[in-house]
Amino acid sequence: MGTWREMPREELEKQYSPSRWSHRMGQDAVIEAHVKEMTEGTLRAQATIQTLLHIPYGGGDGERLDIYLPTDLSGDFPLVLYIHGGYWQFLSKEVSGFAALPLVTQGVAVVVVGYDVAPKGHMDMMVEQVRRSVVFIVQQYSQISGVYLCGHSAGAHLAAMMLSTDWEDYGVTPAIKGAVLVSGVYDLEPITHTYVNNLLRMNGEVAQRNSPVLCVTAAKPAAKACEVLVAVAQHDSPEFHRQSQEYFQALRSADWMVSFLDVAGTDHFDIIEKLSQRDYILTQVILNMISRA
Ligand SMILES: N[C@@H](CC(=O)c1ccccc1NC=O)C(=O)O
Repeated sequence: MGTWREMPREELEKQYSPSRWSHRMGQDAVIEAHVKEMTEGTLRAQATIQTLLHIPYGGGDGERLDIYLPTDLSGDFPLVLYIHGGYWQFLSKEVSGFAALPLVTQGVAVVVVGYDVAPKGHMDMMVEQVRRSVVFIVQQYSQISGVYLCGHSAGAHLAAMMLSTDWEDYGVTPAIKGAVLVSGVYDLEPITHTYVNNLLRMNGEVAQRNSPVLCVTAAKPAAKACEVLVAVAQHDSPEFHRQSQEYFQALRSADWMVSFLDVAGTDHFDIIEKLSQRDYILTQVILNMISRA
């Protein structure tokens, strides 16, 4: 197969339609099941965990986050910041707390960040909002022993943008010690040639400055201690595999501590849904990253 530039639009749109690659269900069913699974998992988490919901990190309506707290807050604790997916136009923090339980029970605080999806939000704004949420939590909680980013799909893109943020511009030095990037998009240009851009309305310039693969910076000393995992689902499309591979290579060339995982037996949706399970490989990866740091 040639590169994405040589694909007819129809093929390119298929490559960027994750629901068309699931081996479990049809297109509409897999999305419906995804939303149901995440919603139920979030409700389960909220029923059992002590939470602080809808905390503003900025002045905008959409600039709020949910905090899932471990029971013992007497000492320092690690914090996982979860960034939801949905092609920068679907989903919300309200259905994105499903991963909290197995982490919180191990003493990890989980923050689920909300951001303004399109059409209200545009790409620069979403990236900026997530940055401000990071600034807010590190200023708010002095007991954080390390920040671990976890993002899915569009959320993995936003998490990756955090890795190339110069925090000096924000007056903080967040101790970002790990990042788990799941089924992400790291080069936005192909997206601008598909239906995904109907609501996003990115031009080439916006896509370029918000493409993590184009703004990988040589790892600074602090970042050398930051472990990154680029994970992709076995049943993600070839273009999603290429995106993950190329971003992984770019990080490695820039001296980041990065590994790559093709998660067997998963598709674009259950690769993240399973984070509600303690014995799932990605749950274990996050907990191992935290215990090694
Ligand atoms: N057209 C997209 C839709 C999609 O990606 C999506 C839709 C609803 C909720 C989440 C989605 N994607 C990933 O998180 C697809 O083919 O899957």
